[in-house]
Amino acid sequence: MWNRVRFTASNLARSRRFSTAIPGPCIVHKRGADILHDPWFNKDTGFPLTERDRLGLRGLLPPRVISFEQQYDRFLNSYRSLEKNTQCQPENVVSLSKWRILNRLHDRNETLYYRVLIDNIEEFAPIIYTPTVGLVCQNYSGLFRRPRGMYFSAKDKGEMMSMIYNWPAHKVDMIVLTDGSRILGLGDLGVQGIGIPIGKLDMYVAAAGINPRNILPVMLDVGTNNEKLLKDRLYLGLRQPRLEGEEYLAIVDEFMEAVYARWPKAIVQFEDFQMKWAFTTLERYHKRFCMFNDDIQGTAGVALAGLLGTVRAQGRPLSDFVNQKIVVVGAGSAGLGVLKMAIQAVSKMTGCSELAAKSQFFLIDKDGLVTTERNNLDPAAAPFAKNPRDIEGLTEGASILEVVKKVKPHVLLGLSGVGGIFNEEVLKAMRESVSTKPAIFAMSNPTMNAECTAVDAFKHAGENIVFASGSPFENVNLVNGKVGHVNQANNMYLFPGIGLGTRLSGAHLITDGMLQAASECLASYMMEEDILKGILYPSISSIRDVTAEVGAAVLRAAVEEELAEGHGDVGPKELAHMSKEETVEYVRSNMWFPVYSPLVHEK
Ligand SMILES: NC(=O)C1=CN([C@@H]2O[C@H](COP(=O)(O)OP(=O)(O)OC[C@H]3O[C@@H](n4cnc5c(N)ncnc54)[C@H](O)[C@@H]3O)[C@@H](O)[C@H]2O)C=CC1
Ligand SMILES: CC(=O)C(=O)O
Ligand SMILES: [Mg+2]
Repeated sequence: MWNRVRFTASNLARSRRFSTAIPGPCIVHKRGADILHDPWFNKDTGFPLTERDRLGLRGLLPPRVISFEQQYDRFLNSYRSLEKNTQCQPENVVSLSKWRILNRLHDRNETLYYRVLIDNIEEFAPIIYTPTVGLVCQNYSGLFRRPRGMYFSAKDKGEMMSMIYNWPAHKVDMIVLTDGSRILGLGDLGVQGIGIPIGKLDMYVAAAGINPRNILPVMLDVGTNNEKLLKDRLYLGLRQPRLEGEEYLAIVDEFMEAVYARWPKAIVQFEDFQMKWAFTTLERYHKRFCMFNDDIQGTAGVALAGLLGTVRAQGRPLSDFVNQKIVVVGAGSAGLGVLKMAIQAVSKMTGCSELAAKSQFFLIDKDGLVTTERNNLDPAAAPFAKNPRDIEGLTEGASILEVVKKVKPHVLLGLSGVGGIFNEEVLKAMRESVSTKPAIFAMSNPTMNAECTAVDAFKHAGENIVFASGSPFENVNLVNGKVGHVNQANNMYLFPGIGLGTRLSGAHLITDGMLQAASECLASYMMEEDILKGILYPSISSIRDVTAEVGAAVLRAAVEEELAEGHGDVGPKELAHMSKEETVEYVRSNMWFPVYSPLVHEK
């Protein structure tokens, strides 16, 4: 099952770059300078002379026609010279400069932007996604030049049903929505959180080949409780405290109604909502609308795949997962989502109840070990609280160090948002783990919020560990020329496939079964030889291939649950008759790929 041959999407992209096949035409309703100012149609100096004549562009561009390949190389050369010229500058300054140069291309020429992104996703993901996207959100008001996506605010109550028609595209497949209340581990960033939906949707285009014309990043601005932003004269969002309770929900309800009135087939991904609203909105909408919460559900699937990988990395059968002792630090939307899915997996493997399955899991939040003795125990965390009878030698509120020393867990997994809490002492305590290959997952984002660095993990916890982080770190050089592999345990391995598979299935809901299929697919993606080296997740350069497989798994789960209604010309019966390989091929063939299409003007 684990041994099979793979191709990487970047190989495919490279071979396609020089393909001579003529793409189908694209209808444009504009002429002249309006085309040059529309990043979707713009080809910069790449417009052929005949097209310049047809579209009224003659004289609006320098005379020489530059090929797509030349434009591509020119962009990468200027990117590389920026890298060279900023070598001595602080890291944040360099990252923001890189983001700016990519963003300028995004604003000007989407075809070239997405081609550059797809071909070089491993290099550019840390710029358009975590960690740099966090920095971009923090500096959003200063960086703002042009709007991207839509903004619905508390002041728009009663207007959203008409406002949604202000969006220029007739069709929208994928929406990523945030209220900016918990941006990565950076807290409440209000309207500045729009960078997250933009970054996530860039990953949708790059990884899942969702057509960028059919994506929509959305900010629901219900105010902010961030005092610094409220006092900032340049802050671009509503300068009022966040709406709460029914007032808040009324805004989200109205937005969801408006979206589905205009685009009944759209999928809405909820992203970076503070915990109470993450759970409440998921519960409120998941049986009504085609939506999911990425932080709760996408993260859980990726973490579970990684946890199963650590079992294989120990050379043990997957069934041994039920014996793994796992300490989860962080009882927020992400941590609780992971616990829920992992416990369901144990229960499924053993046939025992979820109550019995949870005995191997330990949950820690800002007040320490969560037990039933906790005053004001959060109802969301309550199902995972330990009964003091079952934790001999530990008490309510025990620290991470105390828990690790006592439990000697196989896995220590952080989703706390607090940088460095897996300190030297905690990491050294992991040396006493009962596992032959203890695993440290420092999943919080961005980099400065990771529970520990890769270097510290290998240095203090030992060279035999398996390590994963939410944001990228370099592999670590160990003694004797060995390499400590760094995995990126990030929901980016799943959400693009969840969205794409759901869209192509035509399902109107996203079920636990579809999400579980996504996770199982990722878990089985890696080959044994890699897993034994501690490589739990595929390289980001193969993310299109991963996403095709995950998308197919989601689609097939929808078919099995009789939710698939088909997509375009492909009906539910045809989907049901596809073999597994045919489904993957079908998904792959529906991925958009950026090439310059001949433009045909129509009034
Ligand atoms: N790698 C990935 O794919 C993902 C990573 N994340 C990251 O996970 C982090 C948390 O996200 P959410 O769960 O949504 O946040 P949240 O705010 O809902 O939860 C944070 C939790 O951490 C706990 N915590 C805070 N300080 C602590 C301390 N000193 N010791 C132990 N626990 C502490 C809090 O009590 C709370 O339970 C963020 O940094 C986010 O970027 C979230 C989703 C996906
Ligand atoms: C990766 C992600 O979704 C987060 O850190 O919130
Ligand atoms: Mg998130």
